[in-house]
Amino acid sequence: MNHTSTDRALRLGTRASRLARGQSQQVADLLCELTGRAVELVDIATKGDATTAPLHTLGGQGVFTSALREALLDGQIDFAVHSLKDLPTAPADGLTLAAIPERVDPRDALVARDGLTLAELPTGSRVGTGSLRRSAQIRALGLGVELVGMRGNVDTRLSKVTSGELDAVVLACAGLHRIGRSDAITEALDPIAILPAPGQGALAIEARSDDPATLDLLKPLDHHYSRISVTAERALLATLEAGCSSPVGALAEVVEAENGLEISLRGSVTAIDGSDSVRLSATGPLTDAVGVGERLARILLDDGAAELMGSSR
Ligand SMILES: NCc1[nH]cc(CCC(=O)O)c1CC(=O)O
Repeated sequence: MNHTSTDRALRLGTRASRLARGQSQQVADLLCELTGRAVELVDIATKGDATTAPLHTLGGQGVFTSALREALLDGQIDFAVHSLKDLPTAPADGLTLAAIPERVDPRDALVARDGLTLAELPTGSRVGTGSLRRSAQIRALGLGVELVGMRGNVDTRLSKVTSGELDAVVLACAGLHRIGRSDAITEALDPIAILPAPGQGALAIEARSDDPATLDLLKPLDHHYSRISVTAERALLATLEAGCSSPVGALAEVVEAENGLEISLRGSVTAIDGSDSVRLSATGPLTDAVGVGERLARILLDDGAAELMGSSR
């Protein structure tokens, strides 16, 4: 290791929630192990944490990420760890996605009373989610359950099932995994029915473009196939001109094909009331993640995706 004792600790900016601090600490530990550099966590308050209003009503993208990005550009911190699905698709001036670590389970999770699965929930069950994408896709299954809006951190949402206020809540498997609560999952929802948010389960590590020393230190944390997959999903989202709170699902995987590995991308756009949806897929070479995402988005648009998104776009 080529560090010296005079190297100051790297400052990692994080939101202060249990999930954000937990995932930041995991990145800090990994980086410390790989490079020998000390890493210090710096809490940054974000607009998304300061309110419990429904996310899609907050207006604009980046409610969880813009304060971290400002702290980075100001030089208060050296790098930031975001949940990749919360990161707007537009590139940020002066910042670089230094690393996308290996993605964990991208699926949504049902946490229901009595160990129930989605199909086992009786008609009229109250299911909590703050996400238009999740509620739209569940409505489209026609199960007769009642979707109830909610916000708050992962612990708060889980407590609504324990207290009996709701029969079930839908959360990301990744968030539960990262706070050590995978045990609460009663069903990991199959992407055949419920496609996750683009980038779900992945982290984004961002640093200043003019800080090559930090970019170099972060590089070993990058996972090639995870980066390819989320690049395809985000290209789809960007081409649809949709944000992270619109009813767009996407999941890219690197799969074995006849002539070697390829990207397999699935995408969906669902009407908010679940009355209609378009779901399609596309494949392409690993070297063309952006092209695959853009192509699938255009086919979805040809099939009426823009009309389905309506004002939620
Ligand atoms: N929108 C909030 C958010 N942003 C990232 C995660 C955790 C999952 C992930 O890292 O993708 C969550 C919570 C959730 O969706 O349940």
